[in-house]
Amino acid sequence: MQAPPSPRQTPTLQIHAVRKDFGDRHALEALSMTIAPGEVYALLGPNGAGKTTTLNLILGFLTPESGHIEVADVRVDRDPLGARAKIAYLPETVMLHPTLSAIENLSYFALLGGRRLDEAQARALLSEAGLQDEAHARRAAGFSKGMRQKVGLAIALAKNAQLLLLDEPTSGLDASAANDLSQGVRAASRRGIAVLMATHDLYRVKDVAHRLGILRAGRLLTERHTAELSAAQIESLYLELLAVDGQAA
Ligand SMILES: Nc1ncnc2c1ncn2[C@@H]1O[C@H](COP(=O)(O)OP(=O)(O)OP(=O)(O)O)[C@@H](O)[C@H]1O
Repeated sequence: MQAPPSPRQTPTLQIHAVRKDFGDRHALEALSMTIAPGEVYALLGPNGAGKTTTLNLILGFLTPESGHIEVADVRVDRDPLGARAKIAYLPETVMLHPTLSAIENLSYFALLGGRRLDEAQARALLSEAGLQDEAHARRAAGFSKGMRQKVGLAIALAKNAQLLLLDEPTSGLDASAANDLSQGVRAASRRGIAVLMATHDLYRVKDVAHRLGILRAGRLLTERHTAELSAAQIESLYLELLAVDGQAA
C-alpha cells in the first residue's frame, strides 16, 4: 500500500453531522467523516449499519434530516448535480451495454459525461483500470463481475472524478479478481482520487485502505489508520465493537 496522503490537504469528502431517519428508524446518527485526496477509506459494518445510506446521501439520492455533505467544496444539498459531476459510483453490479465492446462502452459513457475519447485513450484507461488487452474489443455480454468493474473504473477515470464510491466491490469476486480490484483502487488513489469503499471484506481493507471506519446501527464507532493494525487486529477490533451488548448490528 502506498503512503497515505497528507492530512493537511482540504478533504475531498466532508460529511458534517449527518442524520438520516426512515420513519422512526435512525439509519444514521450525526455521522461526521472526511476523506483526503488520494486517500482510500473503508467503511465497515454489518448489514443494516448504514453504509449504503451513506453512499446514497453523498450521491444526493437521499436528503438528510440534518447536517450536510461537501464533495470537492460543492455542497450536495445546494448543488446536487455539481457534486455528482465530481463523483464516480461503482455499484455492486456495473451495468454495461451487452452488445458493445469494453472500448465502446467506455467511449459511450465518457461521451455522456462530455468527454470524447479516441481508441488509444480508451485502451490506455482500460489498461490502467486493469482490463487485459485481449478483452478491450470484446463484447461486454460475456464479462465477469470483475471485468465489468474494471470497465466501471475506467469510466470513473475518464470522468476525472475526484471521489470514487464503491459499494461492496469484492462481494462475489474470486481472490484474483479481488486483487485486481485492489490494483484498480490504487490506480485511482495515485491519481489523487479520494475513495470510499463500503465493505464487509476485512482482508481487502488491510490490503488497500489507508483508513477504516466501523459503523454500527448508524453510529461511527471508531476510525483507525490501517498501517497501525495487522489484518488480525482489524478483525478483532471489528468483532469486539460489533459484539457490544451481544448485538450483531
Ligand atoms: N429506503 C428505506 N426505507 C426504510 N428503511 C431503510 C431504507 N433504506 C435503508 N433503510 C434502513 O436503514 C438502515 C441502514 O440500511 P443500509 O442499507 O444503509 O445498511 P448497510 O450498512 O448498507 O447494509 P447492507 O450491508 O445490508 O447493505 C437499515 O436499518 C435499513 O433497514
